[in-house]
Amino acid sequence: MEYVWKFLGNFKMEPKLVSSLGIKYPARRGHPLHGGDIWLNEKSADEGAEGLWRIHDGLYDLTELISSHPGGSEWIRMTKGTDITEAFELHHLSHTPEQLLPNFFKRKANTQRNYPFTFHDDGFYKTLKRRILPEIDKMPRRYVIQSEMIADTFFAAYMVTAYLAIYTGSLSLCFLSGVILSYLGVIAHNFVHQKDNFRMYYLDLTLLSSREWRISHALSHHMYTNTVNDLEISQLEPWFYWLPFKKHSLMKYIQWVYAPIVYSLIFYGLWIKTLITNIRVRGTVPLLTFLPFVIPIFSYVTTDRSFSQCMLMFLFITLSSSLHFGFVGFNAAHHHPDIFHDGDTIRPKEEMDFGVFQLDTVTDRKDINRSPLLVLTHFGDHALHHLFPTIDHGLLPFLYPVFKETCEEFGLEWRCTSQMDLIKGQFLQLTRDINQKAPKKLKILKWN
Ligand code: HEM
Repeated sequence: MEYVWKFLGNFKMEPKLVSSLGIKYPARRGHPLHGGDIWLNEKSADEGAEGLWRIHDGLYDLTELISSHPGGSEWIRMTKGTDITEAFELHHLSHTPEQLLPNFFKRKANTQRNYPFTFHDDGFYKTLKRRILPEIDKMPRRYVIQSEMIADTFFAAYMVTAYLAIYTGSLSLCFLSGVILSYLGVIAHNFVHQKDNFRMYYLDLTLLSSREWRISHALSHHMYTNTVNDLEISQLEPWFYWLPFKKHSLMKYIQWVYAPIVYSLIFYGLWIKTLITNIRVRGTVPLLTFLPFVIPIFSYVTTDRSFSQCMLMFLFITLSSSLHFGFVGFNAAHHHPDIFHDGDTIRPKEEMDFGVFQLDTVTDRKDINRSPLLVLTHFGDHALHHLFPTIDHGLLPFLYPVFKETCEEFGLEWRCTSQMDLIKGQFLQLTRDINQKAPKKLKILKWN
């Protein structure tokens, strides 16, 4: 095992990318096993939290909060030793967490933050957050229940179709079941962001891990979108290079050719990687790792199919699921030549409001945003979701009036295109060099 680890560690497969935002290049970013836990360890080395929790320029000891945190203990436990400024600001809408914070204060940090993002009270993000709080309180809970019912229906549909697919040996049923499983994974993502709840574990049925997603998706991708510190970009290298740099033309276009093959294998690759890092870094393998195999094992016990037949059919289901999930996920919101990617020309320091940065890194799709089912199954209403990840997707459409009004006031563009344009844009982004064009200037800079 030691040998394999060292052998894999010798591969440095990434070009030397430089963050135009000034974010430190994660030392082990190109390591083939670079994932959630290694990423968190790197953050503790780079962010001056001195073994505590850093929020802005203060260091806090949250040890006592671990067991009583209303959002769940895991969020606090796993972020020990890191800068949680963005996570803290994004995950809470009420003022209670801010009011509690001084109780945990230890001392001031000795270093500058590794991230240029600001959260000024009269900046775009905090202004919008203040304005949406009363809106949330007014919204009927039935829209949250609607999301929960959609999730449970997809769960039941997956269980039934997967069992029938294995029982009948039908490849078309396997494909159908795989697509339902992929949608179940996307739906579960809504719940992964919220306080601990059982629906977040629907994601584990896909071979992806809800714990790993809380790191790679909620804490990395949502906070540092399209930067060198976005695990959803770095984990797909060297297969896909969305970050811009001077690429050889063969490298540019070959990514288009093998894309479907890589999509199909993502679930397996990430499952194996998480298993190895669990053994290696955390020294424990959670039982949830094996949750997906409930289906083939149950089918083996209750039908006359052999174990290898059950596993083979399960392989078809997960292969088609991974292909579909890759296609939906990568074409959802973040990759298009018009979207900011680390390396491109950045905004001036005074425009580095976190919410402004989020809008620079996302584009919505009008054909997806029009239905609650499409939103929940295709990462819809994505700009609002990035700004307020704990708000249920069922409630996001109600925030548009106040969101659009605030964007207009700040001179900010909310981009919304079609699904087809984003698919084309995603493939073009893989071939793109650095963009020197400065982003459109903001209208008001209240926070200066
Ligand atoms: C890594 C940092 C943190 C993350 C990712 C996080 C995440 C969350 C999540 C997901 C929720 C549930 C939100 C919802 O369902 O609406 C929550 C609630 C809450 N968290 Fe945290 N949290 C973090 C740090 C903290 C800290 C440092 C405090 C206190 C000083 C705190 C206090 C609270 C409180 C009081 C709630 C209840 C809801 C509210 O009043 O807003 N959290 N948190």
